[in-house]
Amino acid sequence: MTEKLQLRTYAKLNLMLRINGINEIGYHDLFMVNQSLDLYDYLKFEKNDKQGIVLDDGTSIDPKKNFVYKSAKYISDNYTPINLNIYLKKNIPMFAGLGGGSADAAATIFAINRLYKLNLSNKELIDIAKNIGADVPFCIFGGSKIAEGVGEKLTDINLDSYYYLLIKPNLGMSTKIAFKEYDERVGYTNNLSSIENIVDLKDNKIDIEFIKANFYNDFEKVMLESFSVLNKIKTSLYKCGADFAQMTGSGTTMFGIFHDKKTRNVAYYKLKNRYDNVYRCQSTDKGIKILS
Ligand SMILES: C[C@](O)(CO)[C@H](O)COP(=O)(O)OP(=O)(O)OC[C@H]1O[C@@H](n2ccc(N)nc2=O)[C@H](O)[C@@H]1O
Ligand SMILES: Nc1ncnc2c1ncn2[C@@H]1O[C@H](COP(=O)(O)OP(=O)(O)OP(=O)(O)O)[C@@H](O)[C@H]1O
Repeated sequence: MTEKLQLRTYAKLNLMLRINGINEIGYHDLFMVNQSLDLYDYLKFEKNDKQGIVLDDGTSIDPKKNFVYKSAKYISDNYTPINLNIYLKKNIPMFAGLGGGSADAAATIFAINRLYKLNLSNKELIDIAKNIGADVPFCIFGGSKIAEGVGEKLTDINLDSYYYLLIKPNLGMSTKIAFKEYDERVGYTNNLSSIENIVDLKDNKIDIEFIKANFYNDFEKVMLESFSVLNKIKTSLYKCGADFAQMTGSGTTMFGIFHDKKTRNVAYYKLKNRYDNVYRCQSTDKGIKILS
């Protein structure tokens, strides 16, 4: 029986994010096009001798509030007692719109399913995941997907692979506050013409021209108004040859898409000393990679 598992869990990027409205439990109904990127956190899981869930995460997060702990505790309370030592090494920046906490939760659910041979169906995995956070279902499966509802309705799409440059200024944004700001400052238009466009997504290959013509992030306008550095980053990405530049999630990371690696790398060397936290990465077709 496997007693140990080491994983990489990948960041999520929102290529498109539309806020449709608020549902009956106060959560926002969303339409997202998500892509996994090869920027990752590392997790190691090892069974212990009835010591419960022991987390070593090297972060400032209260251990009991860490999504890793919360996920393991949820399964321990609802399925089977969990006795695991868990080590987490974070690389994905926090409060960045890159779903780092969700990726860690996804890795934990995935690992426990394997280590404890729970044989959970995809639906059961999603049901557990959505209890922990809106991005956790996507992060379990990853790749290129439409995520709808709160984030639990997933549909595969055919999206080209690209090179990315991520720039995360030293300002974080809480998802909860970002939704509040959006509600107060923008509200809802339910733009039906864009919904029709998006329906095509499920059947067609999405290329950079489609992205340029159709994709946006509803949070972006609000954040660009609040933080002028985000505008500067966006302009810099375009000046350095990005085919498309936008904010991911509720911010504050801005991303540039490049069709070739060389242009992306030249942009990296130009911008890495101008801005804080500049990352090079590319699309990946899964959410989690087993190392051993
Ligand atoms: C904005 C996105 O990052 C886009 O990928 C996600 O939808 C947010 O996902 P997440 O970080 O996993 O969010 P959660 O931890 O579930 O929620 C944080 C807070 O954001 C608000 N929230 C989140 C998701 C959603 N669809 N509607 C919301 O109103 C809620 O106030 C919630 O308390
Ligand atoms: N393992 C974890 N990694 C990062 N944040 C965590 C983790 N566990 C709990 N959290 C909490 O989650 C919040 C930040 O999450 P995260 O870094 O995923 O934000 P984000 O990048 O803005 O994500 P999203 O795009 O999903 O909004 C903080 O309140 C933090 O305390």
